[in-house]
Amino acid sequence: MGITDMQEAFYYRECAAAHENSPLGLHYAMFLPTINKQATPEQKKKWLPLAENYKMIGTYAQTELGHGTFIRGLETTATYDPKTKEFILDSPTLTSKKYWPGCLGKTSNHCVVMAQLYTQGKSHGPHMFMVQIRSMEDHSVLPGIEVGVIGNKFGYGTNDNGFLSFDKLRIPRENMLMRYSQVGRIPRENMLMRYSQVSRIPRENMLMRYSQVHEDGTYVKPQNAKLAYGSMVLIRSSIVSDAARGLAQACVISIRYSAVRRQTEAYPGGEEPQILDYQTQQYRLFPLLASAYSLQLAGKYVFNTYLEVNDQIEKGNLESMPELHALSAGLKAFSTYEASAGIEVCRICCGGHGYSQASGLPKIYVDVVPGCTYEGENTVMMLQTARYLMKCYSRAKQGQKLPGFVQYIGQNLNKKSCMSEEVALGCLVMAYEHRAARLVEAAAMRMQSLIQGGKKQHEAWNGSSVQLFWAAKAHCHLFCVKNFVDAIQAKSLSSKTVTVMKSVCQLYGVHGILENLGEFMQDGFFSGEQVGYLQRKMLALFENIRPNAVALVDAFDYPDMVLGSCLGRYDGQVYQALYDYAKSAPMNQTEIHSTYYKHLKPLINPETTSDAMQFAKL
Ligand SMILES: CC/C=C\C/C=C\C/C=C\C/C=C\CCCCC(=O)SCCNC(=O)CCNC(=O)[C@H](O)C(C)(C)COP(=O)(O)OP(=O)(O)OC[C@H]1O[C@@H](n2cnc3c(N)ncnc32)[C@H](O)[C@@H]1OP(=O)(O)O
Ligand SMILES: Cc1cc2nc3c(=O)[nH]c(=O)nc-3n(C[C@H](O)[C@H](O)[C@H](O)COP(=O)(O)OP(=O)(O)OC[C@H]3O[C@@H](n4cnc5c(N)ncnc54)[C@H](O)[C@@H]3O)c2cc1C
Repeated sequence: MGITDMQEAFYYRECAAAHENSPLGLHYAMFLPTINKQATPEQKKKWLPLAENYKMIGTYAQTELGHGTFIRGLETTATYDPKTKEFILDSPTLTSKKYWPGCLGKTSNHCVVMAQLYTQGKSHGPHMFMVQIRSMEDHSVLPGIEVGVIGNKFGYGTNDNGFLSFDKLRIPRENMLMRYSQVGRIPRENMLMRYSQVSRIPRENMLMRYSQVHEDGTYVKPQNAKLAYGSMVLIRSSIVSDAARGLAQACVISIRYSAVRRQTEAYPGGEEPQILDYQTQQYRLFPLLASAYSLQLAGKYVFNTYLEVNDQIEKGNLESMPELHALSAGLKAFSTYEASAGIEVCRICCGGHGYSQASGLPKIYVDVVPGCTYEGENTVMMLQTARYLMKCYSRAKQGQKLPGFVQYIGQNLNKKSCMSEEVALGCLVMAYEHRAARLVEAAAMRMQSLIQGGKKQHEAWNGSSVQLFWAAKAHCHLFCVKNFVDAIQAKSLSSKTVTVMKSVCQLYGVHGILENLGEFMQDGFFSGEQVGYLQRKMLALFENIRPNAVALVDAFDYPDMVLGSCLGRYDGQVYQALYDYAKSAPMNQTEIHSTYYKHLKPLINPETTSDAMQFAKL
């Protein structure tokens, strides 16, 4: 294709086969990026041409039967043998078998494997290794390897998620993935000096950057062990836009359909209105439309932040790693939760036709919803963000200045909302900042009281984790609202566009408060009167957005081919499309289905069962 931008390439492939989940998905999304980000220049020189030209087709094999979340608990081992200068990969237990990696069962002939590194009798934690699993000549499985598919899943039918295990498989030492120094272009001798305190080894064998194993098995630990988690941070930063895309497409389908569908006379003898004119339909769909816009903006922000921070990491500056981890983990969870729930509401809003594959909605749902699980189970990811917020809170209490998006933490909470009938965007942001700051403080206070009451750190953590989850969710929600407001206020949009988009942004903020009212009212921040302002504003915004609703979904500019929906067609010819879809169903290619003779005829006409038996023998 010649497209160099990863996300653009991903979207181009999505256009060609929307939500089909390509059997090469992991090759593009994780195998290639892992080589690019975690391999040395010599390894890249060796592997990239093969991988980019589909000689090597790979996946990212990390999760095991017994462990997915807890990477440090993975059981696959890679033990260094200094005599042969090889790693011995082994799956010592049933639960150590790799299980779930996409494109693993039948497609890939290589994979990058996360395994516990052992050298000189010591464990050094999870590291990545390049492993060939099938012949590049005839695709046969190589000795010492068991591989296959895991069977039917909730969705992802076109992806051969698989299992994989090793029986003391030997791979060359050069197959441990490690990138050369991240300190930029320092002279080679400095690079050697920087890492090799034990012995100088030829540069081509120097396994630099994050960590290395010398020929004698000496291990040099990385600058930060989590650098090996880099591919996951990349995908988490990409999933936000992916979730936004799924929700936006579901909004296009359901809102266009709601403009075509007419149902129930508005008054005796009256015309049946468009269902989009029902306030309840607007209440369910318009906030999702606003959320789709908000998540698209959030997705752009987090991916750009990933690119900036990753550029710094390449230069050896790891300072922003914690903030990127907290942002990408939290937004990945927040966006996939919001998109999955929203796509399901869009489906339900389309009535019976929403339940048909012809609507395109089930396919979008089963493609987006696993994003709540893969690349870091959402609750676990939110708790990772909460871990960062707790650190920020204690720094704020020590009077330290906080970076970027967490400056609201530790603010004075003895204030009331400025909300008026107008519902200014600034008052909305202030409300979300207050809610998040209050929940962060409440979680920190809970932790503190449990520890003061004698609980150990891990007991206090678990005993506060619900409040920690609430705090992280509120932090992500604040991010999305403020990022949306900043975009509206910063954009040099035409006055008409600003007016329309300001209503959409206001609705996102207002609806979020009304749907989480307890968290906003618990400390009296809002008065009952101010809640009334918000409720009236929400209903007014529905009326305000209604005339532009179809234009707002058209603006996403998804072609019919990508939507794959009879309900969301640009030309609105829904019923003809549904009928044509039904007529084309395989079961309609014969008037009487073959199962009639074997199963129905003996019931309906038992006297002619012999005919049925004859047919059954056909
Ligand atoms: C560009 C691509 C283009 C398009 C793609 C678009 C969209 C994507 C669409 C589809 C997706 C395609 C394929 C996806 C298929 C799915 C693939 C997978 O699922 S791969 C497997 C994923 N598995 C996971 O994500 C496992 C989750 N678990 C973890 O990450 C870790 O175990 C943990 C939960 C973070 C815990 O780690 P650990 O126990 O080691 O660390 P601690 O909790 O003790 O914390 C210690 C310390 O480390 C910091 N930290 C943790 N992780 C990171 C990190 N990644 N980066 C930076 N720092 C990290 C943590 O904050 C702590 O810091 P401290 O508080 O001590 O300062
Ligand atoms: C469609 C799909 C594709 C996938 N593709 C890949 C792939 O290509 N490569 C790969 O390596 N993996 C892949 N995976 C696996 C995926 O990464 C894991 O399923 C995911 O990391 C979750 O881990 P788990 O399944 O072990 O769940 P668990 O961690 O067992 O989660 C189960 C429950 O336990 C809770 N829990 C776990 N730990 C904690 C904690 N510390 N605190 C609080 N609660 C906790 C979770 O919140 C969750 O509710 C894929 C999974 C799916 C569904």
